[in-house]
Amino acid sequence: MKRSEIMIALGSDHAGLPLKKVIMEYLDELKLDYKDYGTYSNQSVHYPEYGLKAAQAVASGECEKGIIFCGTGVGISITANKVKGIRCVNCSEPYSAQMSREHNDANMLALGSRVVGDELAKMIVKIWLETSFLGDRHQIRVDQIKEIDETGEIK
Ligand SMILES: O=C(CO)[C@H](O)[C@H](O)COP(=O)(O)O
Repeated sequence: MKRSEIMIALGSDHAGLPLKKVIMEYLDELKLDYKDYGTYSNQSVHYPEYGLKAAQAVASGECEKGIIFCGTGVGISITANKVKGIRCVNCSEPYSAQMSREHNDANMLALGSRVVGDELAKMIVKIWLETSFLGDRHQIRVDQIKEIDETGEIK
């Protein structure tokens, strides 16, 4: 049964899996719903496949936000940002997490399980989920990003 207002897409490769499990437990504590698009085992896999699945779930509107994991957060965030409509931040501290929501309206968060510890990751997730987009001048800039998504340029 759906418990929360938003559905969060999760995805990881094998390296991101341990931190994804920690964040799944944390989302349970926060009573927030999520869908896990894999991977589900420790077997070595290729992060683009899982970053793409989670990003497509967000871009299609099936999920409102996404949190994805690999060793550094780098490869999986690069992948997610290839999907039209995705603004994914790879984040290892709370300030950028907050700003990515307030200024950039980031709809996906990437975390590196070989970079951030469990408690720091939870702090980043909480502030990222709780912070709203400020709009105003930032809306103009996000609209420019969307225009690049649509046309490849800014008029
Ligand atoms: O961080 C990553 C991509 O940016 C991957 O998780 C990392 O490259 C996987 O490495 P390995 O196959 O050696 O476990």
